[in-house]
Amino acid sequence: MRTEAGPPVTVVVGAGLVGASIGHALTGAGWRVHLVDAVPSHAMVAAGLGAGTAEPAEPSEVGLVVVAVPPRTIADVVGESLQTYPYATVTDVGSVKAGVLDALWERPVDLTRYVGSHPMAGSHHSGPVTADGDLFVDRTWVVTPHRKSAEASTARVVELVRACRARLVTLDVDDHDAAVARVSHLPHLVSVLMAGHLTDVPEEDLVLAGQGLRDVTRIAGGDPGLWQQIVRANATAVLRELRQVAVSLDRLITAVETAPTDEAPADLSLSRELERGVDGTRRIPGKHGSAAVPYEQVVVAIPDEPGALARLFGDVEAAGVNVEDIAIEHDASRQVGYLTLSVQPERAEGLAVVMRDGGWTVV
Ligand SMILES: NC(=O)c1ccc[n+]([C@@H]2O[C@H](COP(=O)([O-])OP(=O)(O)OC[C@H]3O[C@@H](n4cnc5c(N)ncnc54)[C@H](O)[C@@H]3O)[C@@H](O)[C@H]2O)c1
Ligand SMILES: O=C(O)C(=O)C[C@]1(C(=O)O)C=C[C@@H](O)C=C1
Repeated sequence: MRTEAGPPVTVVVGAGLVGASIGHALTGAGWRVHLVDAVPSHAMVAAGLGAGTAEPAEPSEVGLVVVAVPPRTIADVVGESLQTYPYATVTDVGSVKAGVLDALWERPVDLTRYVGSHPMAGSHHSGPVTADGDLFVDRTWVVTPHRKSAEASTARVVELVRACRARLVTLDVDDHDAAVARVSHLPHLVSVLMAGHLTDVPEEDLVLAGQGLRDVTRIAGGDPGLWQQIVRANATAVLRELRQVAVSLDRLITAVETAPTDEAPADLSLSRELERGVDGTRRIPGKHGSAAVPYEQVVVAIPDEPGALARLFGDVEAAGVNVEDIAIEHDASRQVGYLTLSVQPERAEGLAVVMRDGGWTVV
């Protein structure tokens, strides 16, 4: 039986993007991590990159098992892990929580040691090669204890969240699933709709694509096999959101139809729809989980020549302004790019003046 103090010996089952990222984060924090995968080369690649060891753990020493496999196999792997590792707390990182718990409830396993969880961080890539130990830093990680979870098991999963430097949120499984339908699964499907629309767009039009299109379609590049399982598992909540979007789309169509005549009633006007969009973006929490801050953007043209970016950042630093976010866009038809610097509103004008004085073109 596991008795030693300090971080628990941890087994990560599923050494893909999320599992290997957890392996890197925990190894970096000094934890002992064993990686297991149905495809042994995934565990070996993750281990080779520093996410832990691919050597098997001694089951009686294991204090925590993190199940990071595709959604449809989670309940089976959690059930097996509860049996294989008799003293371990078992958590999973699946994107949908209620179905897993329902399936486990029917099995003869010790559910006091199971506490679900879900890091709200990932990417459109998969597999161990794209893993990143900093993936969870300052990102939300939801922990979903149920009525049989032992307090010690929940505490152990909280320890995992803290070691990955994520922000803890505790929720009931159904509340979690309703929330992620709104903030993760619906956005994914809307991005898919937009990207899918591009399959009919002529290539000569696509040459004009700027950062805007890339921004709204990035997540659509995620693994369709994984997303099919996620949407299936949360279909009821996702359908509720999709139906509301269908109503909003009809309202937008009316707003655009009537925009040229300016005859739309105020509550159906295009400006009202566009304002709603701005309001929505402002509601997304900002960096470090704080309330969203409406930054102001200073856009500077950068000539496409060696050292230009370094010089520009040097001038920004000399201006003593803290840059909250940056984005770079290239103009494919001219040898120039645009750097958007997001800063606190009260610093924007001063920064623009300093940059102009330094010879930069502020757009
Ligand atoms: N991708 C994201 O952005 C993201 C974010 C948060 C949570 N999640 C959840 O994390 C889980 C893993 O997603 P991912 O993106 O890391 O996928 P991934 O495809 O990168 O990795 C999954 C790994 O699990 C392995 N695997 C499959 N079945 C297994 C089994 N029965 N036993 C052991 N290993 C098995 C695969 O070989 C693969 O290496 C999913 O449940 C997903 O819902 C994903
Ligand atoms: O950043 C991305 O690429 C993601 O889609 C990550 C994202 C999300 O919606 O935020 C996707 C699904 C996971 O369940 C958790 C995180």
